[in-house]
Amino acid sequence: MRQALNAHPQGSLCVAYSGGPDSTALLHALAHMREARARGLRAMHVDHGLHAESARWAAHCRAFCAALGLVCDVHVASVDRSAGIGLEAAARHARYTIFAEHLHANERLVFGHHQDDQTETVLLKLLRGAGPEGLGGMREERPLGCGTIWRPLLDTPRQVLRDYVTAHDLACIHDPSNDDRQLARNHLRHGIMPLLQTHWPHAAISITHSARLCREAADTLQHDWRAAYESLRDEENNSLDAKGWLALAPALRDPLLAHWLHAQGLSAPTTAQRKQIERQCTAQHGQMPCIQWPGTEVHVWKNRLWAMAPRKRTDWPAELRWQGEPLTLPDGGVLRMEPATQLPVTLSVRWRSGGEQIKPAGDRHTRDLRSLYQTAAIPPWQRDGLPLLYEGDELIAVADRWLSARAEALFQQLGARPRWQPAT
Ligand SMILES: Nc1ncnc2c1ncn2[C@@H]1O[C@H](COP(=O)(O)OP(=O)(O)OP(=O)(O)O)[C@@H](O)[C@H]1O
Repeated sequence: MRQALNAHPQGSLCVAYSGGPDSTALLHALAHMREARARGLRAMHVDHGLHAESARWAAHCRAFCAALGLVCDVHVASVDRSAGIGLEAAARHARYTIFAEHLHANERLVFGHHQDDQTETVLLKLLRGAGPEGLGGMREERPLGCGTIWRPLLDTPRQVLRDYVTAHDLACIHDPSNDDRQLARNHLRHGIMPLLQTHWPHAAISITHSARLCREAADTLQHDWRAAYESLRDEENNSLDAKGWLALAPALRDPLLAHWLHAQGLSAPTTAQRKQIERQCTAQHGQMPCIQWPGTEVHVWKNRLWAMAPRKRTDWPAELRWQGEPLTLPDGGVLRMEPATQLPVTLSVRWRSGGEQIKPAGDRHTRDLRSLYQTAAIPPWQRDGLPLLYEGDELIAVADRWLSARAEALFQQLGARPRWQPAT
């Protein structure tokens, strides 16, 4: 373990310290290495506040560090339980957000992930149909915030760390969620891995070796998909050429998509969702549903891929009353009169629910909103957010784009017109 911890001599160190046995062994070993202390060593603990004991755990971490003469910074995370990604993933997301915010410049955040964690990660990825990047498992190093994540123990078996804890009689936290067999990782750890290792005693070594090869393959492929990314992406609106993307080999297509989404702060799709996107790229015209998963939606529109965070419509009010004042709409768009003026009537602002029609001034026909939107090439994800202006039960204007004869007369008389600024 000492040798692994000596590998990267630059930068001060901050141990990601959960208080569990692995990060306890890591922290203790580093605290007893003169070289590590000379570089600067501290610990950071994230209190997720999810467990009745979590404040006591944080206190334990502080006390353990104090006994070693180290500072332990404790940060309380706010875990978004409504994100729809599961509690474990939401806690992980909150934890890494905190790490990124609080890591110092050029500091190395050292994790206690070991060979058995890596094996589990790779097997879980395999079971989800991952490609070379995913099958490569955790990377030993990657940038985070203004520092670097460092996992020096990926080739160290768990048992070495547990033996270290026992030999030094170190006090550790036992997190009961690690015993919950309902969680896939725990089932793998406690049920499948022991079985696998009775037949293949070197399974962890072989699997982590394969993972290393996959990481190298993924690095080689990265050169190609990055070049493709530059040529397929429209820098201005961040969309991707759908046909060009689909024509790529899957080994380039998948990481390119994941990178494109990640760069926009969005989450990656499962294999099934990615296949849906591929099908959508070749689908003929028509009303195509978007592909959605927690935190992200992808549209195929005008031969391009577009991605965004979903807008929650469920909590929108049925209507808003409007008399011309600047009105912030539930999706963040704004409706106002230009120049600013008060309307002589109160209009109600609603959103489409399907089947609406309007007869635009100067048009001989009544039009369906659906066909108006299609002809005017309004992006599908903006359509639900277009404010519809009603006088009583009569639809007199669609945002600032289509006005009925009644609306034209009303606004002409005022010398002002509505202006709609879509949400960004
Ligand atoms: N709440 C936390 N605060 C700081 N670091 C954490 C926290 N949870 C996990 N980590 C870091 O991530 C690594 C892996 O996390 P994982 O959830 O697999 O481990 P754990 O069961 O919490 O504890 P350990 O790995 O320390 O025995 C830990 O070794 C530790 O470095």
